[in-house]
Amino acid sequence: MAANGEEPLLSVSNLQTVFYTDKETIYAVDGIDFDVKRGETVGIVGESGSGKSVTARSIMGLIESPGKMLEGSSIRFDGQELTEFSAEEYQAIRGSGIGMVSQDPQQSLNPVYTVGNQIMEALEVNRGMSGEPARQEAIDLLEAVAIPDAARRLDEYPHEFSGGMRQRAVIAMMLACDPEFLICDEPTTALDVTIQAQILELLRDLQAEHGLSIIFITHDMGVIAEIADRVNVMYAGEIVEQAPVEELFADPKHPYTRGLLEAIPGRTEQGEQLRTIEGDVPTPNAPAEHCRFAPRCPVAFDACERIPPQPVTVEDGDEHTASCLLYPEGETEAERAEHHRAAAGERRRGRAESGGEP
Ligand SMILES: Nc1ncnc2c1ncn2[C@@H]1O[C@H](COP(=O)(O)OP(=O)(O)OP(=O)(O)O)[C@@H](O)[C@H]1O
Ligand code: NI
Repeated sequence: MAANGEEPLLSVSNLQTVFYTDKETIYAVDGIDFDVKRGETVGIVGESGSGKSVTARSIMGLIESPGKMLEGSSIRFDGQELTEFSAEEYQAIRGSGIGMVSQDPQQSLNPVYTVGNQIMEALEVNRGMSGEPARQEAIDLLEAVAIPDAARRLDEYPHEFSGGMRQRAVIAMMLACDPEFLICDEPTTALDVTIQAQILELLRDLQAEHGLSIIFITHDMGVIAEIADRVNVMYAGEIVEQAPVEELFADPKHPYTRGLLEAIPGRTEQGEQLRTIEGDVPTPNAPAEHCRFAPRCPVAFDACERIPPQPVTVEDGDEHTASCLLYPEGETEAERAEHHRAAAGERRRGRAESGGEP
């Protein structure tokens, strides 16, 4: 529940998305919970392979065999349970309610149609516009995303656009669908730092103007600092820390978050890939029986190898949580271990009741 008592626009709870491969089951997203309130930007940050894109694709209804969302997963959007949607209902909501901008704008733009045709097509499908009014609206949208000389560029093909301009065109196409909600999966990663900053500014402006809610996925803590109101830090399929952005930077609690922050050169520079915590993200191929970060954690102790950490509130209020056996603060190691063991047991029982694994 949002602090002001308003229902969040999106509520993800106990989302478990797995992939069945020949030799194992990959728990790509392993029981995550988070909300997005109306008009806010929630960041999801973590190294490669932590489950960020699978989270986005789960929300968008784009998980295909051998992938599956397990029973007990819930994605509530604007009062509707998306996990119960049919393919057609999902298609409709992808058209009008939820838009996605991915790292590769090629995926969203068709090379054989002009940019204008594609935007006008979206306007026709979603707003019933056609002819000259649709063309004028398409020009307005290209102008809204700061594409110069919009009327002329409307008749160009995607390959005639630079990378940054293509990404803007994709955002314009999303806006043609009038979404309430935008999922941006590393939309600026392939772009140079200046263009990246411009796209971030554009998203902020659009948000202010249209009241958009945004999930913004990135490896880059610098980008998170610029764009997010609240942040989910993901590691190996789990959210290990959640906090308002200022608090995350001022007082990170999880050793993984601390590692990510230490990896930012000068903390403000953008575009740097995080790769300085020694070791790699493990592929989760079984439900968590321990802390998945423990093998790389500088402060891990015995119990971390035996108990799967559960979210603990680490500041006043309930907005900042860390899933780590270092918390609750002020308790002995044995007390903390017991706290997490009990919470993990409760979570397992909850899952069993709702039909999820294990
Ligand atoms: N179709 C698939 N089949 C099998 N495993 C998959 C599939 N898609 C994703 N995975 C696995 O799920 C895990 C999470 O992948 P995901 O793409 O969500 O990571 P990510 O955090 O988005 O990483 P990146 O920053 O590299 O984009 C990885 O271990 C990945 O190998
Ligand atoms: Ni990804």
